[in-house]
This record gives sequence, structure tokens and C-alpha cells, in this order.
Amino acid sequence: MSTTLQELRIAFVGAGSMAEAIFRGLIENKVADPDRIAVINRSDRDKLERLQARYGVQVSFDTEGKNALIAAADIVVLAMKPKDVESSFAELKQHLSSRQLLVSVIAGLSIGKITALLETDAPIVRTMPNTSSTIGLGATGLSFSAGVSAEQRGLALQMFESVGIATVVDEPLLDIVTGVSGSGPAYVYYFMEAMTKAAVEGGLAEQEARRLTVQTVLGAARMVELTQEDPAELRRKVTSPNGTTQAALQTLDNHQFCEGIVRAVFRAAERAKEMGEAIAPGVNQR
Ligand SMILES: NC(=O)C1=CN([C@@H]2O[C@H](COP(=O)(O)OP(=O)(O)OC[C@H]3O[C@@H](n4cnc5c(N)ncnc54)[C@H](O)[C@@H]3O)[C@@H](O)[C@H]2O)C=CC1
Ligand SMILES: O=C(O)[C@@H]1CCC=N1
Repeated sequence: MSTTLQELRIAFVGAGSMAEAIFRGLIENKVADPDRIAVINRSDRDKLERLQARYGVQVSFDTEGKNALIAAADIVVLAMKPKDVESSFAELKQHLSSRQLLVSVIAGLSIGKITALLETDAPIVRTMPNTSSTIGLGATGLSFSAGVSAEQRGLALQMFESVGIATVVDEPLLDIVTGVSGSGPAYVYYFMEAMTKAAVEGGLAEQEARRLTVQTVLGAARMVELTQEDPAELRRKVTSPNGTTQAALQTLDNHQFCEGIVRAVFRAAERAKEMGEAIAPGVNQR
């Protein structure tokens, strides 16, 4: 019988938004028990106390305790910011062993560089999740190092499928996944901010404006999902000849809406690559 996440100890190194989105999803969906989830950060004690009180996860406030939690884990999730990678990996590598499965959520950081910086033979899963994992609607891209066994692949997929959808891609494609679904929620929020702003400027109360905007975005996304129709076809169904929608879409085109989104996605992908390259630039990838 194969191992399930419930039987394993998972340590999150980095207690930020992305780590919380994942472990909250795992706990609320009952895929992992909070008493087997450890959350580690560098120094913010208040944050750890809040996370412990809210989710029942394991924390430690001293270095020895934190290192023990990392060493005891079967899966170690690397969830710090790219700028903290070099310093945290230098410390972390002393407490890891090759029996552990390493799961990185760090944008742009290649499997080769993780291997080199941690001087490890451990199997590595590089992922690009998003914060919608918090509510079980995440979208995650994953790539595996050569040493990841079939069972470990299954565990990594179980982890991210329990908080949304997951798709395995060739490692170079993780940058474009970052541009689409990693950063993507922010583009949608930005769009929603603009819709709400216009609604308020048009005279609606803030709360009403927000309610209409949320339902419109939710409804449109569900229409694409449930009807399986092409978004372009669904758009055509809203657009009466010479009507209001056509006038609005023409205005969006005048402001290069589509081109702006395409450029934004590619710029995010390019930025992921830049960020990865900026981490320990001299290191020889393995
Ligand atoms: N926020 C998002 O939407 C997404 C973030 N990511 C990736 O997730 C990673 C974390 O991002 P966020 O959660 O947004 O950042 P954040 O700033 O919210 O959290 C980073 C955490 O790392 C901790 N940390 C820093 N140095 C440490 C060390 N030496 N030892 C232990 N913990 C340490 C900090 O205390 C903090 O709790 C980044 O690498 C980012 O690229 C990936 C996908 C989406
Ligand atoms: O903005 C960032 O760098 C991270 C990676 C993907 C989403 N947030």
C-alpha cells in the first residue's frame, strides 16, 4: 500500500502567504494533520504564535527546536522569498538528509541550483502554486528532479491536488506557469479593483459595486468551466451587434487590453527567470 500525506511529517520553511495558503488547504481539506505539520520562520515569533493558535501546527521559537522540526520532516517545503534563499539554504543544508523529499515553491529557482546550493542528493519537486490554494482552488505547475520516485511524485501531486488542480510540466515551462497562474490571481484582483472603482464612480455603493463585480467574475469563470465553451465564443454571446458590450470591448482594444495582458504574463515569466538567475549567480548548477 502506498504512503499518504497523512502519515508523513511536513515542514514548511518560510511562514509566509504561500506556505499558509498550502498548509491551510491541507488541514481544512483533512489531507494532513496539523500535528504533523511544522512551520518554521526566521524570527517572527508573533506570526508563529498566530499560526499555531489558528491551525494547531507545530512551531518552535528557538533555533535548536526549529532545526529538530526540519530534521524530523519527511517532506520539507522551501517557501522563503528568493532574496532569502542563499542565507537560509546555507543554514538549512546542515539539517537535511537525502531521505527527505524537498518541495520548492520559490519562483524562478531551478532544480539544478537547489541541488547545488543545498549540496544534496535528495529528490526535488519544483512547483509554482498560487494563493487560491487557501480555498482549495489553487492551480499548480510541478516539475521533478530525476531522483523523484513514482511514489514521491504521487505524494507531491496529492499535496497540490488536495488544494486545487495540479499539472506536471517540463521545468523550463514553470516560468510561463508563473506568469499565468502564479501571478495570475493578482491580475484578476486588479481587474476587479478597476470594475469596482468604475461602479462606484458610476454611483453604486461600494458594497453593491463589490458584490456585482465578484459575482460577475465568478459567473464568467464558472461559465467557462461548466459549459467548456471557448471564452471567445462566450464573449460573442454577450456582445450584441452595435450594443453596449461591443462599445466597451472596443474601448478596451483602444487601450491595448489584450496586448497588455499578454505582455504582463510574459514579463512575469521573464522576471521569474531573472530572479532565479540572481540567486547565487556564480554557482554551478548540478
Ligand atoms: N505569494 C504568492 O502568490 C506566491 C509565492 N510564491 C513563492 O513563495 C515564496 C514565498 O513567498 P510569500 O509566501 O509570498 O513570501 P512571504 O514574505 O509572505 O513569506 C516568506 C517567509 O519566509 C520566511 N523566511 C525568510 N528567511 C527565512 C529563513 N532563513 N528561515 C526560515 N524562514 C525564513 C519569512 O520569515 C516569511 O515567513 C517565494 O519564493 C515566492 O516566489 C510562489 C507562488 C505564489
Ligand atoms: O510575485 C512573486 O514574485 C510571487 C511569485 C508568483 C506570485 N507571487
